Amino acid sequence: MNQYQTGFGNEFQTEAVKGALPVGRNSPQKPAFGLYAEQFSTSAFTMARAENKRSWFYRMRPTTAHGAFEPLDTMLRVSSAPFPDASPNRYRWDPLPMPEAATDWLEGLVTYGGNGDVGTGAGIAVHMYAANRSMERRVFQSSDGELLIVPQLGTLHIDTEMGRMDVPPGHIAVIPRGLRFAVRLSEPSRGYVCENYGSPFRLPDLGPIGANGLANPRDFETPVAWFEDVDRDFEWVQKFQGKFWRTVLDHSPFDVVAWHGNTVPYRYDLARFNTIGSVSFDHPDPSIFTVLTSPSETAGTANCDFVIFPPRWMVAEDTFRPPWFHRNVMSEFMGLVQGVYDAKEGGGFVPGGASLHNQMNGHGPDAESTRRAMQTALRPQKIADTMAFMFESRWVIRPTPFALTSPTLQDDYDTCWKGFRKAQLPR
Ligand SMILES: O=C(O)Cc1cc(O)ccc1O
Ligand SMILES: [Fe+2]
Repeated sequence: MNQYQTGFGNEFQTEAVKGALPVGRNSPQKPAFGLYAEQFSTSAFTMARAENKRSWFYRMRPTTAHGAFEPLDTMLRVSSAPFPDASPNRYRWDPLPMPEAATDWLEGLVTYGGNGDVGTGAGIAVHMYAANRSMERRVFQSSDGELLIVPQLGTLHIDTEMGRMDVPPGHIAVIPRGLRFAVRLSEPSRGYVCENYGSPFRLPDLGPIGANGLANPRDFETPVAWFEDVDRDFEWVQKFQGKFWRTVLDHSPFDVVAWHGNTVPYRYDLARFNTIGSVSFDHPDPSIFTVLTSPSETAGTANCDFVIFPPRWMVAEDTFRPPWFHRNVMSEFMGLVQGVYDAKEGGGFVPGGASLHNQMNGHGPDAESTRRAMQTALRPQKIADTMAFMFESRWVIRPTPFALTSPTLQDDYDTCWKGFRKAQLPR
């Protein structure tokens, strides 16, 4: 059983061996037991205090103890922004099939689209994975972005330099930019990843909602320090400016015996989300369901919002209750962890599937959901057993060639909006 510390953005501290964590200073002349102190910064040193992020590791060997990286001649299907081709079309995909060959999490990861540029540190990439074996003596880091992982099938056991996390479907995990980790599986697993090149995810401000609600800070869980003292070869793969590199270490990189700081991996159980909605009329904007936000440099306009559509009561009177028809300056990539999404009751958006609705292009409830929503008696209704989510970004999400040629791409998505009866105006 892994152990966790709770809170969001805290100054955590943890030691796997008593006495390993220095008291009252970060970098003593000789840390205990011959450990090496190392700072891990995911914000500039000079970032405003409220957004300053760094942790201190006390490890058996410094990270520097390795040879040169070599370009990894790779079958990996992960690509990085800038992506060349934008499209105004609406797209929807069936789930990735489970691989037949042995495939670890990294080998099973494939990019669907993205925006911005890894070089300037703006935008996101959206990946999905389907995998069936653990990463064995192989670790990965993305120097290009923070990773928000949304499992859909199969619990991920994520070993990181800062500790270990179990992440079942219904939870999410966030791995800081540059942190090394390995994903172990206990069953075939599938899910979604948002690679965030921009500012780290944080909790949204709550404004008039007040001091509590949505994702509450104390429900976020960060692992305690954990290490392994293993002197065997480990392959270390990193993505750096969109390209893969590898080197081989003669020891486990998971050798951090103690650490403290506020840039950390964490997990969160989406069932803890305090969902707030209309108790009078009208369907609120989905920003009210924001779990985490990565702001861009334009206030109120996110590099990426992570938004969920969890189980909830619908009580609004005289209201078209599903998501309304809309055209949005922000671009929307959606996934489904479980159940049915209330804008797509006509079918076709299934758990493990995905959809993309880009800037200013019309989307919303399919014809079947519209018909039902207009006819139903508006009693209080529980939307149960469901968990859709959205990565919403200020920049157009450009689909990759993989996404546009994948057999999982549905060629009839537009038809879900066919057959609306024309309004009948008075003569
Ligand atoms: O397009 C979608 O399904 C996501 C969405 C949901 C909602 O309730 C309101 C707006 C919106 O973009
Ligand atoms: Fe939308």
